[in-house]
Amino acid sequence: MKNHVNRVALIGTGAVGSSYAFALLNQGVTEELVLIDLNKEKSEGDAMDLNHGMPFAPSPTKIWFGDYSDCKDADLVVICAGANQKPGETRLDLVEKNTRIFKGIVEQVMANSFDGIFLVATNPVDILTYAVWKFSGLPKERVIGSGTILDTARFRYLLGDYFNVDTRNIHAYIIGEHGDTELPVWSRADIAGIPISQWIKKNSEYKQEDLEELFLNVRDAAYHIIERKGATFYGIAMGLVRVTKAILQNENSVLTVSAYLDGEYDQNDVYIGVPAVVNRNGIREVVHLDLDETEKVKFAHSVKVLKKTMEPVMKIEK
Ligand SMILES: NC(=O)C1=CN([C@@H]2O[C@H](COP(=O)(O)OP(=O)(O)OC[C@H]3O[C@@H](n4cnc5c(N)ncnc54)[C@H](O)[C@@H]3O)[C@@H](O)[C@H]2O)C=CC1
Ligand SMILES: CC(=O)C(=O)O
Repeated sequence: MKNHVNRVALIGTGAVGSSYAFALLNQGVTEELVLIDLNKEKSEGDAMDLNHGMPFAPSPTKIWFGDYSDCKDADLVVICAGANQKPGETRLDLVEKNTRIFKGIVEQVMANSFDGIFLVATNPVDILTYAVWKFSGLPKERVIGSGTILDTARFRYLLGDYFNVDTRNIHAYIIGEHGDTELPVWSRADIAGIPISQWIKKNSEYKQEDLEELFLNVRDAAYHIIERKGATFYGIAMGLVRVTKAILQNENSVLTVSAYLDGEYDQNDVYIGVPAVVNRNGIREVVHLDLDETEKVKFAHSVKVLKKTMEPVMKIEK
């Protein structure tokens, strides 16, 4: 019997997309990677450049510059195409422009009988994930957004730095919109099974105010980086590879992705960042954290802001 060959189709090979392609090759996650972009010369150049690193990769990846017909046999279509934020712009400011771009992209993918999983990174990611779900007609489980995977990584990194503990031993989540209304789930945050509230109590050098400031640095990280270098791309690229691995290697990993809520967290008809079990079929299930009352209110507010901003998406659909 012929072995299945995993194929990832990447649409949008700008700063985020090309960093993702580079990280994918370095981690040897897929056998095939096809690069698609409006700027054909750029993605052709990227394919050439990445192929020249092949002798140093952990395993071979066939990489080429292609077109939408290559999506037919793809297991995963990753979308990083569209406008990014300029200094001072919010993610939500990009909604109309990127929704229009996405309509064209998703129609072309689906016209080539794509029957795999979509992974979306373009901002505003929660709303565009919803748009992909609507435009594609695929089951909700097979449309995933990067959600708060990057925010959760920033949170774990900064907590690890503050408590001087390996970030991989920090279990803490940022949920909600990937944007200004996101929230930290302090009530469920722990280090090696010990709640963060207890770490604070046992050592007077740790202070609650520091943690509050730490969260603001997570929430505003994109603004701080964009002011300095114009865009963010390495962190999200590695986060997208993490989700790709969970899918292609059927890992059943819990990751804070943008998932469709159908009653979970008392919300429905919205894509938003929550922990979810991710495997070869996409989102197996949403992990329903037992939030405290303040967290519930903040999460409901985040949903409300997303739904309000989603109105233009509904118009484009018609
Ligand atoms: N979800 C997350 O955590 C993060 C999301 N982002 C988002 O990722 C998106 C991409 O950002 P960058 O790579 O910095 O932008 P970029 O401008 O470097 O790249 C965008 C690419 O999209 C391509 N493109 C535009 N329209 C297209 C179309 N119709 N078909 C195919 N390709 C098309 C462009 O040619 C360009 O190569 C932005 O929306 C940004 O806000 C960025 C960082 C983190
Ligand atoms: C740009 C963006 O969404 C981020 O770095 O979080």
